Amino acid sequence: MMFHAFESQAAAAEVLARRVAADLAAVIGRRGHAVLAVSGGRSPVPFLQALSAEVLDWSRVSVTLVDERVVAPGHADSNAGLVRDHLLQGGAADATFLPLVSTAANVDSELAQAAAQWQTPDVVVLGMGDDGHTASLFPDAANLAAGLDPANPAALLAVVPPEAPHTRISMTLAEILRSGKLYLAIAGDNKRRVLEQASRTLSAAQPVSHLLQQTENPLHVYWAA
Ligand SMILES: O=C(O)[C@H](O)[C@@H](O)[C@H](O)[C@H](O)COP(=O)(O)O
Repeated sequence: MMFHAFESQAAAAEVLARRVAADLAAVIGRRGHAVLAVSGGRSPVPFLQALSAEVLDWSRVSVTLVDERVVAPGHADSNAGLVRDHLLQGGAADATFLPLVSTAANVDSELAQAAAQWQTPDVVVLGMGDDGHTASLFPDAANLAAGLDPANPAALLAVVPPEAPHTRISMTLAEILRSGKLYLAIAGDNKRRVLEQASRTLSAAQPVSHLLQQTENPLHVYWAA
């Protein structure tokens, strides 16, 4: 794990956006098309805005989500709404968005549909909750073992978080590790403490520990004070 510290969320967002845009440009140069997966929640807004301002051939980029709440697209908690409002603006509006949820009527059919159109991302930007979840791999979720199984062939799974609202569709840890470049963007002293603990102790009580302690795909942590 490589740790990068910044004085402010704005500074971290700028540097991470430049890094991610460079990664995407390199993949486009090699393969003609790149896939980016971003997280939802509250923290990613400055990063998404900074990324949307990056000069890139966005028509060659597909954007998807690390995880999504199973809610109708117009719902205030929809991560798709966050991406549409803050990333798919200006030049970045030329990107193709691949949502994980369409109508939210039925979780199983949403999962099947999302899995059918899924493309393994070239760049993944993760977040982390104060409870040590990453993506929607929540502590105490009934199927957490499948979510954390590094040999799970499935890219996505449905998760019912014991405490947080909404059923989710989430990337599995296995698919995160099969992806290209990995970033974890977090802010504040509390998340730094959670990160430090999870870096020391491997535990299902802090699912992010499995991401931090793996050696398969190097993880870059961007932390802002
Ligand atoms: O949809 C989600 O809930 C996220 O993708 C989730 O995994 C997020 O990254 C963390 O919960 C941190 O969320 P905050 O940025 O709101 O603290």
